[in-house]
Amino acid sequence: MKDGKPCKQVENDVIPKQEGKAEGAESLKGEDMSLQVFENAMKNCKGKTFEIGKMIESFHACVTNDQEVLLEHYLEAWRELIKFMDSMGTVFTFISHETITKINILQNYLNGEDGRSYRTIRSMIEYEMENGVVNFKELPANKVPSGCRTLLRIHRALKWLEVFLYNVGTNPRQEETSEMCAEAYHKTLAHHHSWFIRQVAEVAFLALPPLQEMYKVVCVKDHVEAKVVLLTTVDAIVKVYNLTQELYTENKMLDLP
Ligand SMILES: CCCCCCCCCCCCC/C=C/[C@@H](O)[C@H](COP(=O)(O)O)NC(=O)CCCCCCCCCCCCCCC
Repeated sequence: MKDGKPCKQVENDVIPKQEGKAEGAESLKGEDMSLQVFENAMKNCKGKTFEIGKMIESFHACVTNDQEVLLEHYLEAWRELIKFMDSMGTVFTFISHETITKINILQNYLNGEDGRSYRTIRSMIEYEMENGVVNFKELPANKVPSGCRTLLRIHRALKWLEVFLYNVGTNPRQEETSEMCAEAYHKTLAHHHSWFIRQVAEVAFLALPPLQEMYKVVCVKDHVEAKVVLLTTVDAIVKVYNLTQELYTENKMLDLP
């Protein structure tokens, strides 16, 4: 934590000027043209397997007026992302399966008898801390991992997603998606992964479709639309990410094993 800012240094360096807003997102939002572009893209998206509009809605719905993060909508947004991965072919099955496992652990806590304590990320942290659910040293075998530890794994992945989408949305050079994906990964999630997992990730990146295919999946026709839609997405993600990061920092939970 630096100067009271929630993000770790390595993560702060990833995207310039990401203080709760994606760079460019505000000005884009302020323009009627951009709103039109966004609405058209979202109309084209309806009925598709993966709907980026639904994901944006879920990330927005996550944050309450008093800046709490609702777990139910957080998981909803992740389920939409899983649909995206599932539409990408078998290379992504392993990553998708890993994500589903984590989402299911959290959903089970939310549906369980102490579900009320899992309504927000803050209440989950408080409940698990008070009841000795969180392991700060090691993860005992045969024990369901804590909600805090599980959410931390996908929270870290959210930073990767934020950087990746930002790169795709703002890159005028139209580089390969796999290159942009790998670059975002090296700056973020890779720091938390073993050598083996990093090799698996590198293989998956090579199987990413080219930029034009990616545009189709996120229902945009060109770079202009992509910029509006992806920066709106990044904006929604940044808010959720920063609030979560702040809570984990306050509770010294950023390195849970
Ligand atoms: C479609 C592009 C997909 C690129 C995915 C980039 C992330 C690569 C991560 C690959 C590692 C996953 C394998 C497992 C890792 C676990 O070791 C590791 C640690 O868990 P543990 O402490 O319980 O052992 N788990 C994790 O870090 C959680 C990883 C969750 C990966 C989520 C990936 C989300 C991808 C969403 C793609 C959506 C793109 C949307 C475009 C509009």
